[in-house]
Amino acid sequence: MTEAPSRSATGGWRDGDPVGERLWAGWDAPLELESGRSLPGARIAYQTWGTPDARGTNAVLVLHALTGDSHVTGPAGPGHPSPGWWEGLVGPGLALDTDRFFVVAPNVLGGCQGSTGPSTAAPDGRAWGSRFPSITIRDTVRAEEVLADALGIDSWAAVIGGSMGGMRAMEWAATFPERVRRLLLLACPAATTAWQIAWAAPQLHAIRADPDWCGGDYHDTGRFPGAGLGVARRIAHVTYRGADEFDDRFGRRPQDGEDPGAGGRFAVESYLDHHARKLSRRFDAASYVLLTEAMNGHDVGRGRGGTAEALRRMPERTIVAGVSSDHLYPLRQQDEIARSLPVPGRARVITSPHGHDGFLVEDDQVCALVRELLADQD
Ligand SMILES: CC(=O)SCCNC(=O)CCNC(=O)[C@H](O)C(C)(C)COP(=O)(O)OP(=O)(O)OC[C@H]1O[C@@H](n2cnc3c(N)ncnc32)[C@H](O)[C@@H]1OP(=O)(O)O
Ligand SMILES: N[C@@H](CCO)C(=O)O
Repeated sequence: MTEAPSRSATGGWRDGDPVGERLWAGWDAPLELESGRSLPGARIAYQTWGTPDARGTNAVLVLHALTGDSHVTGPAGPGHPSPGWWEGLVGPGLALDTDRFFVVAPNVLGGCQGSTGPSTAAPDGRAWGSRFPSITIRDTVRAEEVLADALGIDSWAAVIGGSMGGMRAMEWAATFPERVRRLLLLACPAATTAWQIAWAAPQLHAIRADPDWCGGDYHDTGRFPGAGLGVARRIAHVTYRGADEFDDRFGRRPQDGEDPGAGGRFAVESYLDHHARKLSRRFDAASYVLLTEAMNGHDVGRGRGGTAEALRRMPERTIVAGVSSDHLYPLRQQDEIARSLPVPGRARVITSPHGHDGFLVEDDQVCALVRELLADQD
């Protein structure tokens, strides 16, 4: 544990050792990637809550979405500038009851909150930047396998994730069926669709078109493509929320003190500006590009005889849920997943006006799903 990650002058994460509650597991051997390339000196930052039992059977793996991190719960502090992204879920007596379960949350490989990614230092001391190899969702799971081994966890009592975290959870169960006893998949597809890739395309273009992108090698220059990342976040955030929600919440209202007819903004534009600014302060643009491309490549059926065949490897105790107003990962995709699971009748709906982000916002409904998942004893 050393000093907190530092920020470049223009924002964005730089390399730094994990701090605060964050721990890390690294390994000496290079991490072999699906591409055939390897990553030397990789490490995974993670946080834990609760205590492992003597038999090593009570561990639950929680996997975050695209811009999330290992800080599932707890106040903001050194190393994690925001409060936890699933407050109310993890703790004594809560759905992920830390009197019963040992909860583990890693920061994804390629991320920027402690795990090795484009903003961390390569063996030559310079940031990886554009030299960071492409990764797949399967690579991120392979990295987390090493973490599980380091923690002495033979099998997870449950693996839980939403969006990109759901893709990772699905890959965990498909790659290591014997190591996942229960599974909760939230707001994710079996394979990323043309619609989802299409929404990602202008985001990737916006970041790469920013002059401060520098071909992906801005990290050691003091520059940061915050404008491009901000445009990407604006586009993404619209896909993450509900159309009716925006109309109800903002209507055609001008932002306070501004006149949209005279160069000012509508309130909804100001709201998107706010989220753009916030992400550019806390997230690395190259991680955003790398992980977006990994999500584009997600297909649990690749090399496994198709998605239906792969989904038959999921544990019997799998629950899959979508958000009623999600227009990015619509409910029919979770229904498709449910139809191929080994046990039928495991599809659930999170009822919410908040769109895809409903899996982050509707805590009570997510808690109910987690309780249902964990209700039975091993
Ligand atoms: C929370 C974190 O960042 S932790 C890191 C991990 N994060 C994640 O995994 C997800 C990243 N975050 C998100 O996706 C979203 O922020 C969510 C889903 C967590 C939050 O959703 P909600 O609680 O519904 O928040 P919502 O979208 O309404 O945004 C509220 C913010 O908009 C601001 N806002 C609302 N209206 C306006 C407006 N007209 N102009 C400017 N700002 C506005 C609010 O002041 C508030 O600011 P704050 O977040 O800085 O306090
Ligand atoms: N708002 C979430 C949604 C992605 O699924 C995030 O930023 O990670």
